[in-house]
Amino acid sequence: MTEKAIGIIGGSGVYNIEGIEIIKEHTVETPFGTPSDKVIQAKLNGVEFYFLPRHGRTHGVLPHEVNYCANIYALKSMGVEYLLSVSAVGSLKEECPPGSMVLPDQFIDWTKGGRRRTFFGEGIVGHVSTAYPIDMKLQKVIEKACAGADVPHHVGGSYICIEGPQFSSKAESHIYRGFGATVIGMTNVPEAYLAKEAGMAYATLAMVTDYDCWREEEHCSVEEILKVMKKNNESAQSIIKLALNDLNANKFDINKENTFAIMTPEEAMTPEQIEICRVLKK
Ligand SMILES: CSC[C@H]1O[C@H](OP(=O)(O)O)[C@H](O)[C@@H]1O
Ligand SMILES: Nc1ncnc2[nH]cnc12
Repeated sequence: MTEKAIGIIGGSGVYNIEGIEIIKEHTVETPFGTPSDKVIQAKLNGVEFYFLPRHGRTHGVLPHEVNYCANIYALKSMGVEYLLSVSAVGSLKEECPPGSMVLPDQFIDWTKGGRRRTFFGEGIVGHVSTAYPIDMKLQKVIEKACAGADVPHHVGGSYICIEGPQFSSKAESHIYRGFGATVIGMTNVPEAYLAKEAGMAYATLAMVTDYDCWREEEHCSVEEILKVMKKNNESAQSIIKLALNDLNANKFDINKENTFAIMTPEEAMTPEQIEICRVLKK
């Protein structure tokens, strides 16, 4: 695979990319454990990329069980620099209805179960800024693809990440609206922050499946969500095709905010730690 590879993480309802030619399915082990599934190296319209279904291809991994470190590290070690994250979300705003897409630019971490959220620790000290977790150039590519595919979309807003797997209570949903959040999901934290530590350009295509439960008549059921998910998957497939073509033709330089993140000198690290840092900084 070439330098600066493209990666896609598929969320709920997006377990494969349609029309691909599979080059290889990689079983990857990382220093952080095993990713959610094999990483699929594939081609679509001549554009090569890597695909990983976040919950596994048979959707057997809960949001808090996803090994986010292993997923991001596996993709990074394969050369992925541009990471398109596809996610099902609930909407917290009237103007973002089910069936539409939202391209958030901020995250609020409301997870509670102590998910591993950093590659650092155990002898490696590092700190990255998450002030701008989304790469705006990559987001622009997705925005253009949404327009090209004629899918209604909303640019900007905050994604609040709850622990799950239960959906929120009405009281919680109103609190999150009070925070000003636009969409709600269970997976993009710590995924987005780990992508930042790995120096990747990360952007989310959030597919709205429901209005969460803040509206009078809503209570958020999987039955309702599954109906919308099918249509959202069709939209996402069209958007992904356009985004892949555009990105492949217009690869941009990435702002490597993590370059100076690691404070521990190499002399104080084990060979394994040096290798982890090499992969992350690549
Ligand atoms: C079945 S809806 C709830 C589920 O969908 C989202 O996952 P993903 O971001 O991987 O699409 C949400 O966060 C929940 O995990
Ligand atoms: N309402 C919701 N809350 C959390 N995650 C979701 N994913 C899809 N809809 C959701």
